[in-house]
Amino acid sequence: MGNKISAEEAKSKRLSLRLRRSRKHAEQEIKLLLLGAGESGKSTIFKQMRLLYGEGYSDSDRARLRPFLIGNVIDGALVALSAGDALGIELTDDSAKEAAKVIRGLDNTRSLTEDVASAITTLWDDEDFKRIYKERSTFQIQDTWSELVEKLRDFPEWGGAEWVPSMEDVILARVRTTGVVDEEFIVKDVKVRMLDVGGQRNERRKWIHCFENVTSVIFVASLSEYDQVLFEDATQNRLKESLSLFKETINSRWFKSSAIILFLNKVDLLEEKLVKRGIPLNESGLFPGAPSGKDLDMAIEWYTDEFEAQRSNPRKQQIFTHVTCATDTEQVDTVMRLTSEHVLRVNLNAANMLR
Ligand SMILES: Nc1nc2c(ncn2[C@@H]2O[C@H](COP(=O)(O)OP(=O)(O)OP(=O)(O)O)[C@@H](O)[C@H]2O)c(=O)[nH]1
Ligand SMILES: [Mg+2]
Repeated sequence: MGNKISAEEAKSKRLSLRLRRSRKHAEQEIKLLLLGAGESGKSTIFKQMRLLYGEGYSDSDRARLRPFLIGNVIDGALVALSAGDALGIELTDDSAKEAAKVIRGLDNTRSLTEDVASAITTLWDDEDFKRIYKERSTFQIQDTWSELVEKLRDFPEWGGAEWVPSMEDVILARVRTTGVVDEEFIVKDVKVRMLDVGGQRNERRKWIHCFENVTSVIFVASLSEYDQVLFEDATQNRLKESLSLFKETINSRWFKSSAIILFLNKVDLLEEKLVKRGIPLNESGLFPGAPSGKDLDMAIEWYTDEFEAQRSNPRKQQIFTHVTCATDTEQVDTVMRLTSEHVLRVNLNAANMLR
């Protein structure tokens, strides 16, 4: 390769230089904290921020995600196969049975060979496996698994030894956050310090270390998990957990003077689940007040009301809500520009009131 650098690397270098220059000129500074339950999409927003307003992802940054993405595709296949056993759905086709044997027989190194890649795509195309996948709300498989498996059809260009993940792969990868990740970005001349935390229950005790001087909390809630249970507790519905976590967060003394932003995320998956697959909002039986139809706008309105109802002092607290698809870079760009403008305005008003 010599001294040649890729287009993505050159772009990343240019961005980094621009970032350093603009940091010097940024006049205002805000601290944004991403909170929300596990898998709601916090890190996906954070990755988009790094891509849009930060140092981006160099070839080596993206290459580091290879084992995670490979783990993602293999784990999904294993989880679905076990779910098939639990659900009593048998694979009847001989090539699917053979593929299942290959996946189940993987050792700890779990390398993505030609055989493994082809076994996963064989399963993905199998009719019985599709029946298992249809029941995916009842087991823990990552939302972007099917998109990654579609890419695997291009093995070895995707997933092989020479492969470097693309920016799209970076966004689709699922890496559970542990601890706190902290970075600075420049959005329209505003220095934004953003903190991303892990959302699963055992991660939340670390949150308090980030609470000092927060200008704004961005609470990320998934719109598509109304019929799913938590990864860490199979007795708890994901939406119930998200609502009670939101309640605890916005009514906490730490955020009395912080702007509260709510991202109702994964709208693409809500559309797929509610509108295309016709799974009603009250599928779990826990939300009898939810609209029963397939109307997307009505569903979003209901979600907004449910979250707003968690405020203990609605007259004093405004929530700024956005419907988002965190995997869509352009949409996150628009939403984040609006969000930082809003946060600055709220901050300015609060400062004026103190005068
Ligand atoms: N289709 C779709 N997938 C999304 C969206 N937002 C996030 N995802 C995917 O959902 C998975 C989980 O997202 P993360 O950003 O890792 O979730 P998180 O909130 O950081 O999770 P923790 O770190 O465990 O708290 C990833 O595979 C993302 O690619 C979305 O709007 N649409
Ligand atoms: Mg995360």
